[in-house]
Amino acid sequence: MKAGDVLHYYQYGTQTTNQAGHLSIGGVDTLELAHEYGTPLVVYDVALIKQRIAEFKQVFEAAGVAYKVTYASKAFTAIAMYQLLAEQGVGCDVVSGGEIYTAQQAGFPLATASFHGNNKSAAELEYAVTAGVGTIVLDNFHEIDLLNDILTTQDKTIDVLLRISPGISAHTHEYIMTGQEDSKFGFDLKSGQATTAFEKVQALPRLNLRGVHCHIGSQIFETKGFEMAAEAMIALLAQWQQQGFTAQVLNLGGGFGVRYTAEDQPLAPQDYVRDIVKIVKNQAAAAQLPLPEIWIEPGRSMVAEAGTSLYTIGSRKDLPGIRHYLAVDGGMGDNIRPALYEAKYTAVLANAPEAEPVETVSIAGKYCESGDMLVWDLPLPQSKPGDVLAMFVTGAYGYSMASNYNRNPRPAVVFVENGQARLVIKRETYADMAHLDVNESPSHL
Ligand SMILES: Cc1ncc(COP(=O)(O)O)c(C=O)c1O
Ligand SMILES: N[C@@H](CCCC[NH3+])C(=O)O
Repeated sequence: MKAGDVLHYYQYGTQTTNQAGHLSIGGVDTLELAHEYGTPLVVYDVALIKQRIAEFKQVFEAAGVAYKVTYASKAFTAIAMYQLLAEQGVGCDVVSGGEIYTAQQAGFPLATASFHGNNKSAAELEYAVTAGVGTIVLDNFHEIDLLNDILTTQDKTIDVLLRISPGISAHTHEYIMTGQEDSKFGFDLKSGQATTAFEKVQALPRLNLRGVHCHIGSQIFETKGFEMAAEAMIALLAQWQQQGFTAQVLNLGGGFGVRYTAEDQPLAPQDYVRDIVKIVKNQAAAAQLPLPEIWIEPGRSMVAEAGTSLYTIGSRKDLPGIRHYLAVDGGMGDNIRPALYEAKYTAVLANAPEAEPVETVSIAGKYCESGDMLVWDLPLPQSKPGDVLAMFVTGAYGYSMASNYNRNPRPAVVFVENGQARLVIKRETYADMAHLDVNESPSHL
């Protein structure tokens, strides 16, 4: 990236430069946040999350179709996040007992949640049924039997969707594609697994089949993939209608791309949805199918741009003619995406977000891996140890994929809105990290 290519930060939500010349988010000075809560710190712009939710809903409302917006918890979750979702009237998708537990602790209405996963355990399914999760998205034959046994024992019924793998290769990183034929997720369409699953579920009265789900991948920039997926799903539902089944729900997943750097050219989040609604309406009409409820499951597009990570700059290594490394107090432990997907980000100095860059530096993390780099070739003004670096668009799959590698604590997380900051996840302590260790000193020590 060249100096002129730096994305201007105020393109995201409430970010602005305040009177002190510092980066402010949600009306709160980021230097004050770093001072009060320490770094690394993940800051969420709550107004931007609310705006995204409102935009998604508005598209459906304007189209006059039945819908459900469910947030993919895996992008970022915490008790406060589930509470925000509940307050904003959106559902969620959960993929583990841990996510169900957190939602439950938050008082989230689990009836609006869908449970996903390619290998849900019997214990997790039992927990979901007992806790009142509304919909189970069935992924494989093994799970159909497990769930049916649990429902029989508890004498219950539950709504289910069938996750279909539509055989579509979305244009994104290979590791985050999910809809292609060779995928671990869902019932394969081409080989007929989907219809075999449909027939099996129809024969089990405790499983109330409401429709189908598919998710073609993540960080997708065009609507063609969604169009192909919708076409495949409608064709399947039309076939099942011949067998006497009318689908009530068509869940087309998430995957709407966001702009991490100037290289990314996504649509506006609501434009993906507008296209999806149009496509589904047209195709359902063409197939003479009653229009099912359209469900979407955005994760990244709901929270990525709302998140900014603050780091403190520490050491520097200059290799003349090769590279200038600037190291910060976080890295792959709080954001694995650059190391895992070669994901690109941009950043500014929080104390001088609009200052002209004077050099190109590479931002290194503090973990014992050469691949622990956060940003390569970032144009930056002159900085010094102790300065705060603000890295943008870290709200999705950053904290949620965080680890304790090297026994570094995971960062704290704050929500900011209307000039107020609220701690929503405490910084992990050394003791937190050691508390699961069994400390039985052997007698010979
Ligand atoms: C089943 C399912 N739904 C929704 C999502 C959310 O995707 P994204 O964060 O790209 O919107 C994912 C993750 O890719 C997923 O696997
Ligand atoms: N974790 C991935 C996306 C995978 C989404 C889960 N299906 C990312 O950071 O981009």
